[in-house]
Amino acid sequence: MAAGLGVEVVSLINKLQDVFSAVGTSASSIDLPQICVLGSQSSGKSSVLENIVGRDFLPRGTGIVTRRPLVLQLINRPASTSSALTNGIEKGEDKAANSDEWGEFLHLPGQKFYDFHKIRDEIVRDTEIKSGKNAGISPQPINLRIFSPNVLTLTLVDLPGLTKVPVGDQPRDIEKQIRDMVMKYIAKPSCIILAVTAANTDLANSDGLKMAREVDADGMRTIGVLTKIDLMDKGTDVIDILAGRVIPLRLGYVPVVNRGQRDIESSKSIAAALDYEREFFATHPSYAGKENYCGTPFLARKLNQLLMQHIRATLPDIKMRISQQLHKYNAELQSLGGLQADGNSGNVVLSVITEFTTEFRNHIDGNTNDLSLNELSGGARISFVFHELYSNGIKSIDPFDQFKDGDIRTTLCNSSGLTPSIFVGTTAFETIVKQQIRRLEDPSLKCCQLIYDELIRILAQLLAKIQAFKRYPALRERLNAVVINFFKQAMQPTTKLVSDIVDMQACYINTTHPDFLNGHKAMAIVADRLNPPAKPGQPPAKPGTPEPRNKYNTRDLDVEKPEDPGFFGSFFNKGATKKKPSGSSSASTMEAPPSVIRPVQALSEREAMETEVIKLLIHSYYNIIKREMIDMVPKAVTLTLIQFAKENLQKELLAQLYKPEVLDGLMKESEFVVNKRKECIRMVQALNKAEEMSEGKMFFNPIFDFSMIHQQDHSVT
Ligand SMILES: Nc1nc2c(ncn2[C@@H]2O[C@H](COP(=O)(O)OP(=O)(O)OP(=O)(O)O)[C@@H](O)[C@H]2O)c(=O)[nH]1
Repeated sequence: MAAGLGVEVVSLINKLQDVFSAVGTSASSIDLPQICVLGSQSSGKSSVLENIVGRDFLPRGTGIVTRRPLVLQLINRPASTSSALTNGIEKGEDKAANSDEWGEFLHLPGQKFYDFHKIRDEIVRDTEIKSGKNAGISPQPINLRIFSPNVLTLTLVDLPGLTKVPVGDQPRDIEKQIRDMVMKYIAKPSCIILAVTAANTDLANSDGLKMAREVDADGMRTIGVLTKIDLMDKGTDVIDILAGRVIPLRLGYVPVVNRGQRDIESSKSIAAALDYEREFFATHPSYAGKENYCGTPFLARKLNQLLMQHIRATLPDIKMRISQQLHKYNAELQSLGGLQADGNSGNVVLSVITEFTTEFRNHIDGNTNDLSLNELSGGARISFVFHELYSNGIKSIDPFDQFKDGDIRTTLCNSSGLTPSIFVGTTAFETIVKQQIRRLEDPSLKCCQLIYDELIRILAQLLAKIQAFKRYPALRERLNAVVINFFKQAMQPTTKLVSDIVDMQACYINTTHPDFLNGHKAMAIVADRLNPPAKPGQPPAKPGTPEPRNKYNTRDLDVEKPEDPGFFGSFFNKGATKKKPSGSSSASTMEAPPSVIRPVQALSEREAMETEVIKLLIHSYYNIIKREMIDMVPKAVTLTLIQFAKENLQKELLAQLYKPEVLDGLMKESEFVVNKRKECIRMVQALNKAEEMSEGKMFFNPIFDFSMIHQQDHSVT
């Protein structure tokens, strides 16, 4: 079996792995195929790995030794002719420096470790840095590459051993912590699971196999490794397990014999251990004749082939994901302004101002291309404020909701002053109408405020939408402040204008307005209402003629009827009239008027009519004013606020932002953006490299010959 079979494919994956490790965890959405070693503590995982590598290099000790995932890339590299025969393993000298075999850590680029004991020391050292001196664990992997003519090209991940009981100052939940970490690796479909179980323990209780089954129920990617075959009781063997009669695994089991504790203590070399292993299987009554399918070398070859097969199957998918990621990061990089950190700051500010003001106008005019289907935006919202909120707000004001008919009578009376009125008072009408017009100011000013809020809302949308603001937070802040201030400034003439419109309406009551109901018509309508014409036995009231002012109109002005309460008497309850001071019987005794004179309850017929006429006139006039306000206020707000902003915002922004002394300050990129760009650039470079590599390799490699795995797989069973 050629050691280099599939080397190219596996080494491609190794290179990709390096590329992605170098850029950090964000590339983790691309899972590369690898073999993970899984098993209980002391089941022999490290021993198996060391045997595969052929070197002692893993930390040893009691308790939990493997505390971080170790990503171990084995790279087969032909020996240079001069040193090929002085191979360390051949000589049984693990300590000997050998120019053909060395290790490299990803975290120590360029540093070659020829002494494998130093590799072990570095693993211990870096583990202590990353996961502390005590027995804590860390999910951050150590990446180690081993170049050697004596290894098969493979990628293995050594994971912390599964444990049940915390020891020393290990956290209480150590079992769960380890489980979770291991799970992360083996759950990926791209992972081949090497489930290690000591043969002198019950297979049914194997923690490794149990966990493997959780993520790979069909056993499609789990290989069983049975260690400590040499420690089994005489007369027992693992033939039943190998034959798949205990817990069947599709990819089968491989039995191995590693060095025992005593061998390690006596510094038995791995080469010697491998010799012993070969001998063991060749001479064991149960395995003799099948020794080619037992032991570490067979396991290594099998793993290599499996990994290769696996990689071939997943490579198209990996390629696809690489190009997807590349696309994503390229787009993100573009949004951050591309590779270059800084352009001409003046140009950037100019183009941001132009973009902002153009977008602002577009939002108001509805020319934006991100029009929402399910809510109003920009100009449409402003229109809603004008034509729904404001219009309805104005329409809903009822001029008579605040005072009763009796109040109108009081006003009528008050407005006549000294001379009791003869006809329905113009003054009273004007007084009431003016009062009511004042009431329109509040909703009109509220309307200005609502439009202001809408403009601020558009501002916020644009700040979030325009990419450059993410990059230049200072520019964003400054522009935000300038625009808000601009709107605030524009609010002053706006509210002034709107208040003026209300003042205009209130200062002159135009009773000649063509839509205004004239007094005669109003009286006629009221007369009709009060004296419906069609009543039999009664002469119909003449249309157009006011109802006779009974008590007043009909009476002779000179004749004072004693019972007649007089003008005031008809309106007010003088109250005190009934309470005559005791001892006073003379009618001529004048009483002082009460401090408060209030109207009596019921309205006389004439009062009722006058009130009705006034109300009718007020209604008519007020409706005209409301219509005018609904029409005028939006025009005013548009003129001084909206249109004004559309026309002058750009000028203001240029004046405030486009000046040499502030430009550089505005162009300070956020740290987030700087880091994000760095990450994007790294990712794009890595992915480009990965894409290049995978393109090349895919093309050159012939289809894998599956028959080789098959031949070996079933020969033991
Ligand atoms: N006799 C014999 N002893 C073995 C075999 N495999 C492992 N051992 C011994 O079992 C003990 C544990 O082996 P390790 O390889 O350290 O086990 P591990 O699973 O890596 O242990 P952790 O990293 O602590 O989880 C050591 O003393 C080994 O010498 C074997 O096949 N035969």
